[in-house]
Amino acid sequence: MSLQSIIFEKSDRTNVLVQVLDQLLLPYTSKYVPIYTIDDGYTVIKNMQVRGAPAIAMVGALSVLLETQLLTNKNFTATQFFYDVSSWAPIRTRLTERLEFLLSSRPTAVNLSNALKDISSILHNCEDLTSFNSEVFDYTCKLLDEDSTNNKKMGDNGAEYLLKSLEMENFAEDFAVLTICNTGSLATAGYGTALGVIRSLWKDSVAKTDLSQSPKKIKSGKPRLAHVYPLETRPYNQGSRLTAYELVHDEIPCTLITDSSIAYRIKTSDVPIKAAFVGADRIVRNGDTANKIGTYQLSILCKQFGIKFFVVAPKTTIDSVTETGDGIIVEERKPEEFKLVTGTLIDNNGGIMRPAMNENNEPINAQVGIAPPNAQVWNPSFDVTPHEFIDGIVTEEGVFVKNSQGNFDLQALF
Ligand SMILES: CSC[C@H](O)[C@H](O)C(=O)COP(=O)(O)O
Repeated sequence: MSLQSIIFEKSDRTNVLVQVLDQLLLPYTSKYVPIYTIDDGYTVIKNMQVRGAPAIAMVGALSVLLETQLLTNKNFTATQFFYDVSSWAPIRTRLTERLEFLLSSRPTAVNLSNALKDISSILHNCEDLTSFNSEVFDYTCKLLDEDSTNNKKMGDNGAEYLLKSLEMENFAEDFAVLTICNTGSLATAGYGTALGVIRSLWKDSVAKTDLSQSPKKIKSGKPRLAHVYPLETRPYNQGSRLTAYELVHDEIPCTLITDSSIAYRIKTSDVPIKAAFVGADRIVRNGDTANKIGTYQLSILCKQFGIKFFVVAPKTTIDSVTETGDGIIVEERKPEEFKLVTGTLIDNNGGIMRPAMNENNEPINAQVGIAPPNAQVWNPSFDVTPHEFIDGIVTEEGVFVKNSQGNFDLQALF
């Protein structure tokens, strides 16, 4: 069973329950946090307890649904003073402010902004709280369902595209791929974006493997994914805590590497590295892409070594307004997230790494300092990869490549 970042219990549409997996505690602790209000949504998004552009948008939208659900509850409204519930007009005004507040939680990923724009227009067109609540319920259900379906399409589109290009080059061997950022089930409604392509490639690889032979052989003399190199990547080493965790969970052969060893790994890998698949937080009109810090340097190294570099993202990650990457606001994280490492205390007994437990048998979390406390730091969460370095943009609609002038035409996605 795949990992689940959002639990959305919706069998009773008037009594929806939502919990999100606290990704800051992974990989040693799986703990779900309940969401009841927009403040709860804001907090888990801002603190990075929920991560990944699609998951952030879904949790944001769900938090609006939950707050609206509370407003339909007479016991709740009778004991609060935050909303003036005497009529729809003041509720609508307050909700408009609340959407703006929620949007300020994370600025770079466009999915949250796209979802809140949709909710804002629902709000604008609704005549009462009950119909708003009901429409936001339908909207969030659709958002989650479509994300999951589109990820599978994207995964298969990307895998098919790479395998065909390799066949066209007459490459018929095992290969490896690189990946950066958190793009799997934890970052989405399931399956993932860049990690979704890797999942589809791995499914294809298993189908091409003759399991009856030892060592296992390729059945068909065709290219086959044999290994994945996820990068460890900040903030909070999301590649090691989340991406490697998902790959290990799904038993996809992988080796975690530091972001500073990309070039040397490409040069020395026994299995040739043929592609890099990365996610996106915002793709602007010319194809420039904001994604996890380190993506830009990965793209430059891929170009240097002749490795194909693909961005994988759903249409919800498209910013159809901003023209180029220069218009993207890149979020900076707090210096403490750089100067301190937070994680589970490990009882490293004889090389067996187990979490140290407290008196309630729960893993103990700890922080250690890894930089002078007064050192100045620069800690951007993302960077922007210029479209020149991107070979293809993989979406649920297909794989977009550049024309002979080196430009993407993404009109079909706007
Ligand atoms: C799933 S698409 C890519 C991601 O949204 C992104 O770059 C990523 O790695 C996760 O971002 P995060 O900053 O951890 O929320």
